[in-house]
Parts: sequence; structure tokens; C-alpha cells
Amino acid sequence: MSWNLLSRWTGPQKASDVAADSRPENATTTPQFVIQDLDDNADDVEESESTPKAKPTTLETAVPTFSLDNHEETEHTEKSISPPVPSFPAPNSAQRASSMAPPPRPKPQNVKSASAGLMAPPVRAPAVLRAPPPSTASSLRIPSNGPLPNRGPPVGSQQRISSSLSPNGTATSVPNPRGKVLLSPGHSPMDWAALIRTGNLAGVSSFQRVTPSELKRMTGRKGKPAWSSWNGKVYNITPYLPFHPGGEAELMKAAGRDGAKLFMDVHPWVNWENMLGPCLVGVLVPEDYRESSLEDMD
Ligand code: HEM
Repeated sequence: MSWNLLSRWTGPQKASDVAADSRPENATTTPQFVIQDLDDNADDVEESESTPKAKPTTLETAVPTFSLDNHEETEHTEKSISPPVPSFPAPNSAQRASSMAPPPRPKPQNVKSASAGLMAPPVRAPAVLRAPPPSTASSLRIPSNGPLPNRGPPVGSQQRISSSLSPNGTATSVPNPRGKVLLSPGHSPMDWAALIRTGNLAGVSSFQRVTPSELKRMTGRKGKPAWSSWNGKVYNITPYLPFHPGGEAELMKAAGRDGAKLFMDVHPWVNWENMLGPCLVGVLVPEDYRESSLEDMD
């Protein structure tokens, strides 16, 4: 059956050329029949050539079961199967050869009475291993002389004298960002307040009429006093120079001229007239005051 069909499928003839009597009873010209027959043919070939084929087989050996009773036996089996754990680095390896030797074990101290339970005192290192004494050139060494850090200005210095109370117990000024200066002892604002209570500090015997040219000559230099005008009045600022918190140089800028603008630019809150009242020399008069006054008398 199979051989006849095979010769026809492979030949050039059509299915209609095949004789009706040569067809099997259930044979048709549809491909399904052909495929079915091919399958049958393949089975025949396989069976005839005995190609190895997987076949369901029944297990002849029983499935092993485990129980707690044979625990030791199982462990032993695993140990014997698993490979030995290698130590790292492996012996004779480069890592092992180059690695540092383990630190030596500390030698037991000479403990006289171990039963006492006390630790032995630390062993002093040999002198060659100890740090050398600090040399005089070391910049880290605390200086034996001079001011120590965070201990304030040196004793007897100007900063220490004027930074707190003065020797006579009065407050003194300290430098600050505004431009205050250090005042010498005995020249605090309190000292000035005490001084102006004593009387006249103008340096003149009587009230003066001061012309601008006269004011200009009173510069505080070449033995002359320092005068300055404020609101038409002339003041002798010479005695106040060492008491001025802004410094003598600053105050001297107003000498021989009107000091109102300089004064108000720096400290408009300060009361000039109250502070320099006993220093009042006189009033500022026009330059031709004498001539005009003489003319008025005529
Ligand atoms: C002639 C009359 C003057 C008097 C009575 C006087 C008085 C004072 C006083 C009481 C202070 C302390 C102010 C404070 O603590 O707040 C002071 C500070 C100062 N004064 Fe005068 N002063 C005078 C003129 C001047 C002039 C003419 C200048 C500048 C040209 C000047 C420059 C300063 C400066 C820079 C300070 C320090 C900064 C400050 O304290 O604000 N002063 N003066």
C-alpha cells in the first residue's frame, strides 16, 4: 500500500490519472489522505529500522525516602561529596608569600604576684625610641617669654593699662571700629568731666572778641593755643586734646577754623557747648569789627 502511493506522489502524473481500481477504498485526492498515509508510512519505516525511541518505562527501583533516623548517614554523605574548603591565600601562593607576618605575641610581663590581679606598670620605651625634647627652633613650642595666647595683653602694656579700669579707678576707652583711640591714663571722659568743674580753661583772662584772622592764627602750633569756633563762639580746644576719644589728630583738624561741620559729620549726638563750656574764649566777630566799632563811637 505505501509503496504504490509513494511512487504516484513523487511522479508527474495527476491524481485524476490514477486508476480507480488501484485506489484504496477510502483513498481520496485530498492532501489529508496523503498526509495520513505518510504518517503511517513513517511509522512503518521506524519500526522496521528500529530507530531508538524514548519509551515510557516503569521504575524498577524504589524512590529513596528520608527520615530523621538516617540523619547521620546523610551528613556523612554530604561531607564526602563536597570539596574541601580552600584556605586563602592558598599555600605557596604569591599572596601568602608577600603578606606581612603576624604580629608577635606580647611577651608575658614579669608579674611578681599574678594572684594579686593588678596590671603591671607599662614598660618604658628605650631612650632612643622616645621623642626628642622640643628644640628652641620649634615653632609649635609655647614661648617661654612674651604674651601667651588668650591671656590678654602683656602686663604693663598700654593695652592692659587702658583696657579696663585705670589705676585711679576710672574707665578708659578702647579702640573700636569707629575710630576711638586709646587714651592715656587720667584722660577719660570722667576725668574731663572732673576737670571742667574746676573752673576756667579758656586760657584768657577776659571774654574775647575774636576775628577770623585771629582765629586762623590759633592753630595749636608754634606755642599758640588751638581755638575752634562753633555757632559764632570761639573755644580753646587745647586742654581737651588729650581727652578727645577720637584722638588729638582728629580734633586738631578743627583748630584755627570753624569746627562745626567736622564735628557734626562725626558725632552729631555730642554736645559741644556742654563739654567745652569752661573753654569758651569769646565770640567770633567780623574782621572789620574794630574799625566799624570805632566808627560807631565817632
Ligand atoms: C572740638 C570739639 C569736639 C568735642 C567736644 C568732641 C568730643 C568727642 C566725644 C565725646 C567723642 C566720643 C563719642 C562717643 O563715644 O560716642 C568723640 C569721638 C570722636 N571724635 Fe570728637 N569731638 C570734637 C571734635 C572733633 C572733631 C573736630 C573731629 C574730627 C575732625 C572729631 C572726631 C572724632 C572721632 C573720629 C571720634 C571717634 C568716633 C566716635 O566716637 O564716633 N571730633 N569726640
